[in-house]
Amino acid sequence: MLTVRAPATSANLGSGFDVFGVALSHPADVVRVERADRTTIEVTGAGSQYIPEDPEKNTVGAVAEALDAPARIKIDKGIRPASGLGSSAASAAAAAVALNELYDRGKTRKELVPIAAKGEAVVSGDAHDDNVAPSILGGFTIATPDGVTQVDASVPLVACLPEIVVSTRDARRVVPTETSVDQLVETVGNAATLTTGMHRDDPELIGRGMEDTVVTPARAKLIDGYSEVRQAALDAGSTGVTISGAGPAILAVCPEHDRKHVASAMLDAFEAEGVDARAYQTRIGQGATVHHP
Ligand SMILES: Nc1ncnc2c1ncn2[C@@H]1O[C@H](COP(=O)(O)OP(=O)(O)O)[C@@H](O)[C@H]1O
Ligand SMILES: N[C@@H](CCOP(=O)(O)O)C(=O)O
Repeated sequence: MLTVRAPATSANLGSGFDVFGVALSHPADVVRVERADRTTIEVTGAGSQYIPEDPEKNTVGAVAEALDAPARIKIDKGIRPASGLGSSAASAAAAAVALNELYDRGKTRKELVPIAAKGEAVVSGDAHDDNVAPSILGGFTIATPDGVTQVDASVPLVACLPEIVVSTRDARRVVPTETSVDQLVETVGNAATLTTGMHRDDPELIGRGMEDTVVTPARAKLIDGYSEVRQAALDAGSTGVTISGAGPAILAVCPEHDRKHVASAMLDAFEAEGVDARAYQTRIGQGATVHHP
């Protein structure tokens, strides 16, 4: 079977709602495919009991359909669903890369992004590209309706995932529908600062650019302990903290030497709020990788 590993991702990064995303070096989903007359899906691993195997309801089914590539698909979940770590997107990204290869469809990685995004539309109602783009391309990505811009980056991160479930669909319902010009100006400044930070692998600039007063405060209410965990990470040396994707995972950027300390401070803060959590000490990493038999 042809095997593809596609990484977890963190979308938005505060100031880049529905636009920015980064690939994480871990965790990841692993998808195995072989040709078949019709698509079947088998799911194992983290949270697999909550993931439908019906091709109409699983993100990989829409990808197989879009590539006209029926297959026997096995998904080994390394990323828990409804995590804010692009779980549903990682499967879709892996399937897009795998089926393109299996059926020799000849699509470029960039051309696979909107195809994988069709899988996201199945679960969240919107075909946003901000998770599938970094999962396929790696690094830091800027996804706009005109296409995707990718920058290689390598910056230490902590992704702290509490035992809370927030579905992307629900978290999209609380996004404000209006914003002020002051907030628009602030957001442009922060997004530009963050982008420059990615080019320089500079945790300080990235952390500053992650500030957001529009979407993040509305969504923070869905995550028990968000303010406490954020403050604990900042006190431990993080240069910026925000909600990862639609949550509930919380993303902290930091210098390498502070990462361990930041991770344990975030876990302690969740524990003090009575919330179990796990922390991934990770970094911005590469996109999906293909493993031939
Ligand atoms: N291959 C898949 N991997 C993970 N979740 C999937 C998959 N296919 C469908 N889903 C559904 O998608 C939802 C999780 O997606 P989403 O809310 O976007 O969370 P995440 O931020 O983790 O991607 C769950 O309802 C899950 O059952
Ligand atoms: N831009 C989307 C990203 C959702 O990411 P996920 O990892 O929570 O699926 C949003 O913020 O709604």
